[in-house]
Amino acid sequence: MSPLTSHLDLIAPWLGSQRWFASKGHLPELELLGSWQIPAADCRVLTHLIMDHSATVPVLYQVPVTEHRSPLTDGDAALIGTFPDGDDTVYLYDGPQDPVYAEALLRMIVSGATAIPEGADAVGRSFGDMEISAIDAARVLRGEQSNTSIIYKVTTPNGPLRVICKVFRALHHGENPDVVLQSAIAAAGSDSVPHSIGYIEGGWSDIGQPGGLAHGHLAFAQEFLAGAEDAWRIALRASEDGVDFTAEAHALGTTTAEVHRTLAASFGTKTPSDSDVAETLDSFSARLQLAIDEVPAIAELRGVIEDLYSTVRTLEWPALHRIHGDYHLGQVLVADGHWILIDFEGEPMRPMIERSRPDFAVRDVAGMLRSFDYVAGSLGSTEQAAAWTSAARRAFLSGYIEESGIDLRAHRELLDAFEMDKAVYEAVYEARNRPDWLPIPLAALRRLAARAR
Ligand SMILES: Nc1ncnc2c1ncn2[C@@H]1O[C@H](COP(=O)(O)OP(=O)(O)O)[C@@H](O)[C@H]1O
Ligand SMILES: O=P(O)(O)O[C@H]1O[C@H](CO)[C@@H](O[C@H]2O[C@H](CO)[C@@H](O)[C@H](O)[C@H]2O)[C@H](O)[C@H]1O
Repeated sequence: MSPLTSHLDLIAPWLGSQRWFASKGHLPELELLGSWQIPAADCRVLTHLIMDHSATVPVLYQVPVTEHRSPLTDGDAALIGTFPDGDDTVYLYDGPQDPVYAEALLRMIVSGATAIPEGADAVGRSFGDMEISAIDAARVLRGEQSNTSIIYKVTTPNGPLRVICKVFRALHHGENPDVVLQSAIAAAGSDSVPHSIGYIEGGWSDIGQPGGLAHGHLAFAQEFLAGAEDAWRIALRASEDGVDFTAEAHALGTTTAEVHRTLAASFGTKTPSDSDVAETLDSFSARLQLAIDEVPAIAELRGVIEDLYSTVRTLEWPALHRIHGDYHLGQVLVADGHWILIDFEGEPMRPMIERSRPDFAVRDVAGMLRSFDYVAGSLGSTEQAAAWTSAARRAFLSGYIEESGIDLRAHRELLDAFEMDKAVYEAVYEARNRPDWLPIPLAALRRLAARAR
């Protein structure tokens, strides 16, 4: 058995149990597209790009591994498996959980080093001239995540620094908006996203692409805001305790409008054509059909939802520009009393090509309005929680309108249509992931439908 066959044999059962594995319940059917290696003193550090064919649409995964000749101390949780190599036993570990990989990855980004290609290639890119004197600690971020993030304690000539590096698990051809948008916002001088440090980009073979080659972002390093709490937890606590949140929600509206303005200035705006509007409404209708197939309770609202979508077709639509794309309270952190936006990757269930286009800012506004509604929904929609949510939604909208100068209240039907579409998306998301929370988007759909009648 060649070592790489051994790797795939061991990775297949392990992959199926990872949080970020998309085709839960299916046995992975793996094909190795290529690998790249980072030189390291202690062991072999390989990153495999592996296609899983078990889903309807194949998914390409990034799987960094390390090979050791003896077991790692406290490494049991990171062990993918073992295989024989002559008289030796090779211990194969999940790279991000191995400090050797973690250190090699960050050093590759900061030094702009090129990996050794083995059927795929990769290069580090740094945004500035950061120097690392020592990497003092590295650990994987625990908790629910679509990717895998490593948190570092680093010493630089200017003092200690905390860094977070997100290793993208599902890969796509083309640039990743998480890297491109956040680094552009930071480069524009905004302090509403964490400081960007650098990234890894890579190339692999793909017969579907011109020249048979695909390329994209593989990892993204940013400043880690230690101790920063996310707005979802803060909002939930405030609502539970009956604490007024309107000043915070207003400030979040202001920050959102500022970030939108920066994105518009950095990437340009586009006057919507009839086909932009038609494409958006077609995607709303496609999501509605998918949702009705998966959540039949939505079928009774189909007529009123479709009527609303027809009504907005004839309205005047605002300009398009790049947006966050999956905006909710969990995507906002608070640091030094200031809202900081993260995770600009867009909705995981939307194709990457759609997530990388200019879009309507009202999509983000609607996303955040839905998130405030989730606060009440997750607290059982008591009278207190519902009142808290209404006040927070109004304040957020006011902050956004004041800062952007766009009177979204005058575009109420458009905002409602985007909120409806988001609630339709959420119904599918909840049916698949958290069925107990399905009533939250369903109640919102009924409320929005009642208003549209
Ligand atoms: N720069 C940062 N500073 C502090 N915490 C962060 C930072 N970036 C991400 N996080 C934390 O990591 C979690 C996961 O990050 P996120 O970008 O949402 O990853 P994913 O796209 O894999 O879901 C966030 O919910 C947040 O708690
Ligand atoms: O953060 P992700 O990019 O993984 O987004 C997905 O998961 C979110 C849940 O974690 C989901 O958000 C929904 O639930 C939130 C409360 O947990 C709520 O604040 C959001 O408004 C609601 O949409 C998101 O839709 C999904 O794409």
